[in-house]
Amino acid sequence: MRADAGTRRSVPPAVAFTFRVGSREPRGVTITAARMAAVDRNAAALDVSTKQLMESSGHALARAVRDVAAPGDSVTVLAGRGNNGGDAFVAARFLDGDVDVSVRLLGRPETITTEIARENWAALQSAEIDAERVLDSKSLALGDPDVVLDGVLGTGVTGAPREPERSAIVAANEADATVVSVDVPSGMDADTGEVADVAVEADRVVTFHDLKPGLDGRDDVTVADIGIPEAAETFVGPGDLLSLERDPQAHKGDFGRVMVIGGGPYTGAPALCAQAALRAGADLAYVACPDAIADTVQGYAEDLIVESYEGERLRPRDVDVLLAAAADRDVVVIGPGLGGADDTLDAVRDFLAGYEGTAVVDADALQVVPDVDTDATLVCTPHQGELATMGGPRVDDWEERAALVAEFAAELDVTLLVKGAYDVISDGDVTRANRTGNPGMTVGGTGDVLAGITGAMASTRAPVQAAAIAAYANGSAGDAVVDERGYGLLASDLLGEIPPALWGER
Ligand SMILES: NC(=O)C1=CN([C@@H]2O[C@H](COP(=O)(O)OP(=O)(O)OC[C@H]3O[C@@H](n4cnc5c(N)ncnc54)[C@H](O)[C@@H]3O)[C@@H](O)[C@H]2O)[C@H](O)CC1
Ligand SMILES: [K+]
Repeated sequence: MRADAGTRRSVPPAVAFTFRVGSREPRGVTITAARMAAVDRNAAALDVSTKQLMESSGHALARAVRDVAAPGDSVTVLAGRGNNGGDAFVAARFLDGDVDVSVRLLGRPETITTEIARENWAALQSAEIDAERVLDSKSLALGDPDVVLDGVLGTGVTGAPREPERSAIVAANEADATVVSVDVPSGMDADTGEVADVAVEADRVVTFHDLKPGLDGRDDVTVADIGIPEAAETFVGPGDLLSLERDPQAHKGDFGRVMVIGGGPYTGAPALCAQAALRAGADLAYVACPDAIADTVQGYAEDLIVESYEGERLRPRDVDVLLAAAADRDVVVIGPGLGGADDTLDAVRDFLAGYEGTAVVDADALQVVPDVDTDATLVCTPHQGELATMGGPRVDDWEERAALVAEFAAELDVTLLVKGAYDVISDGDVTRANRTGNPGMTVGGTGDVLAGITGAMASTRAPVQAAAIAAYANGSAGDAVVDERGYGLLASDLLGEIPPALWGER
């Protein structure tokens, strides 16, 4: 029953952003390049295309250049082949006519990496704006421009600048000009804020949507609102799934061993939960259950590893064995089908008191959470009735609920995934909402599936991200079933739809 010893995954830190309703102000918080890409993708799913965002970015840049340039001044635009360069092309289009603008593309136009940047390059050609490619460092002699717009490298940079970008950065620094950088000074790593041996020394940086690492505390940085809707951050969306890409070098065990402690009065719940964990990409799923139901649980799916203890339900005397087994697993899901007998709840309390890993807590087990003494990281998945039983808020309006759930999560020091028409996910710091799912999912067992997906996700990422993705995927799976066949779904129908919900939208 023991799984192979594997390397523990490092869990990425929670991304810092807070829940705001209605605010459109740039917030002065820092966003990583990976989170920015996720938000960008979420915006596209909300019908705000990246090309629209690029237009806003270019407009903001042009305004910044006009602030430092007098009419008729010469402005040289240095553009790399990614979207950072694309932003600079748009800026050049806005600036043309007011200033003397000339664009230098670092490479052949055919090698521009994105369609939207290529389209904006073509727009410069069509408008006969002075725009030419430069292929070597010699042709990078910039002359004597008043302003250099640095669109060489942005958040898509990997490693230190290579040629010809490297020479372009040197040329920008050598020019006796005011240098305005697009999004980040080229040569700065937008994920860490680290500066390469060669990097643009900007006089001014116009960064988009939120500060990037390395830019906080600088007084030469402007944050431009580029029209990303608030909903792209608030609501879980397809961008959140981008982090599910797998490294081709991945090993068995890298995606988690999930242990479901469940069953007793019910048999289907732990089986559904563990199967959902597998469908959500966990490498191994174990069910720890009473021996009276072990054969029944195994009968649901041969992929499950069923480990049993004596009797018909969980009791305190079973806890030591479970703790020993849990030490070898990445995540425990505790609750599905356990029932609410007093001695079962005592056992849950004892288990959590002795456990130090990550536990997803669902169903009857939720009752013990408010007064349990534990060092474990808890992700609790109550519906609104269960939340009220835990002492949490009960309000109809989801936005009000979100704010109160965040407070309650902070008070309990847990991550909450509160199920509803709009699920609310919060660890007290980061709060998200999910609107996938449908009324067909009120059928029994869908919560067990959700808990299993959450368990799988929590073995590879921060709890709040895990819960957000799980809520989204569970709801999307339910939507797929209902779209195809109408209401009357079974929770087991969701299982086969979990993989396309997680990996199909790419
Ligand atoms: N939502 C938004 O924030 C928006 C941001 N926009 C801008 O897009 C860039 C990021 O664009 P991306 O295409 O992902 O990457 P870059 O332009 O930064 O660079 C990719 C480009 O550079 C090459 N490259 C990578 N590393 C190196 C290196 N070390 N040396 C040389 N060349 C390198 C790579 O091969 C590509 O060709 C973001 O910063 C914003 O400016 C959009 O406007 C949309 C909205
Ligand atoms: K740049």
